[in-house]
Amino acid sequence: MSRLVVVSNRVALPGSNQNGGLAVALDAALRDSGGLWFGWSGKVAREHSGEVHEEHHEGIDYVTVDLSREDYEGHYNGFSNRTLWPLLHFRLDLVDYNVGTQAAYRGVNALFAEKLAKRLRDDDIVWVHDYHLLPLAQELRKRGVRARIGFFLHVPFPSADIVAGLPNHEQTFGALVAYDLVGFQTERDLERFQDYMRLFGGGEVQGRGEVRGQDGRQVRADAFPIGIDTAALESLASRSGRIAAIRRVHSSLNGRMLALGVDRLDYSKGLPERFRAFERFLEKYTKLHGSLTYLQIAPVSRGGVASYRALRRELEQFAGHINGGHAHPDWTPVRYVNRTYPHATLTGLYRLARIGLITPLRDGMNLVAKEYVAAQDPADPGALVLSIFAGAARELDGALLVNPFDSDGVADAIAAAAKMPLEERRERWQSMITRLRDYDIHAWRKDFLRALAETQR
Ligand SMILES: O=P(O)(O)OC[C@H]1O[C@H](O[C@H]2O[C@H](CO)[C@@H](O)[C@H](O)[C@H]2O)[C@H](O)[C@@H](O)[C@@H]1O
Ligand SMILES: O=c1ccn([C@@H]2O[C@H](COP(=O)(O)OP(=O)(O)O)[C@@H](O)[C@H]2O)c(=O)[nH]1
Repeated sequence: MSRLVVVSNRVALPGSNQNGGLAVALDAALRDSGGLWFGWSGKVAREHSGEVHEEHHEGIDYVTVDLSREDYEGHYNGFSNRTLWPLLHFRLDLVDYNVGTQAAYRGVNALFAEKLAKRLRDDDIVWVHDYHLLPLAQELRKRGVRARIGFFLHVPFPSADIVAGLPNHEQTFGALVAYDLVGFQTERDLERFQDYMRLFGGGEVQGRGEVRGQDGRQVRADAFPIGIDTAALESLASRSGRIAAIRRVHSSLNGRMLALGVDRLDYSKGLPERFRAFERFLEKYTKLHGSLTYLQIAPVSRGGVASYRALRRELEQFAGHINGGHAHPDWTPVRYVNRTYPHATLTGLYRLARIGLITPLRDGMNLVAKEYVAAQDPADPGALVLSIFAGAARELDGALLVNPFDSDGVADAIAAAAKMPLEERRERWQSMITRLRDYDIHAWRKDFLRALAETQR
């Protein structure tokens, strides 16, 4: 049987506490099959990039590489998170392009390829993840790697004209044709990729998911919406009432309903817009005052990038402003927390929450939305308020779908969720949990790897 080799910038090393969807999902996928996980060690070395660390744990070999301060700044904080991340989330206004960081990005991809190529066998199945590693297959092929290589993009693929706004976009996005299979979260992402290849990438679209690159190389493309480990989360959530921290939160609510948001502190998650909508809810629905508390969990993310630091300052002020305007001595409408929690605690919080409030401006998938549904008590499930711009909105048809830019619409949806009768909550939840049970993280992995194995060579 072929060995699975997963490559991603972020690796969930044994014992580490991860709060990004990619690491959480790949950890679940690799636990199933075993294999090799290759990527950045998370360490910034004093001098040079390239020191390799190896460890083995429960059937998985972890091989990770240190990056120098310069490469960490140029590759991760720079081209990946100041250029590609905003571009891929439709935020051309925030794109900070720089030839130096682009060179660092290319250099780190070449370094990863150099370290990985010598560990690969021809019958390995290599699965590369996300925007940090778009040109990795091209670099591996240059080094003679003949194994099948697939790529999965966890974030959205934006409209073609946005991608074309990036200087030298062909170098980065044209490199995708070196893969055998390219996977996207949704059908819309696939369509936009095809548009880009046809209009600006010098490619030809020969049918749905059949793209020929400028150099004549053929690549398959398809949509594979990422799932969660539904059964494991359902079971974790059903036991969460015993956790002391969850019992404390429960009693602190004093019988009030809980609305919950859980998001990395990232501008793509629409947090200021969500705070504004919650303020609108307080202004419009005064009769509901005192009956609902909004808890926002927002672990700090990418603090090396200025726009993330500015967002943190803005939210601190905003939370204070809302509470200053609406709190009573015995009720604080917003609780704002910057810590990271393990899944055992999060599932307990999801289950306590009558409302899941998830309103990103753009999101590849949003696993939190799926986790919220999986964690509900089937006898008394909560209601999900979800942005139409999250990839998860395609599957979670029982949610109250909202436009996150429309603060009145979101405020109305919060009120509707708070008042929703039990029967309606059950009906909506049933259709969502059925989908999450049918197409979970294991089905996603099998689906992608089957499609990769079937690619023509
Ligand atoms: O590694 P970080 O810079 O700390 O960021 C965390 C991860 O954020 C992004 O996650 C995406 O993947 C999720 C799973 O497919 C998806 O649900 C979500 O919509 C995406 O935003 C990023 O794409 C990962 O590379 C990061 O590791
Ligand atoms: O305190 C936290 C906050 C988030 N997460 C996890 O981080 C992931 C976030 O994934 P999502 O797709 O929602 O967004 P991303 O952060 O990847 O953009 C989910 O599995 C969350 O359960 C976590 O474990 N602890």
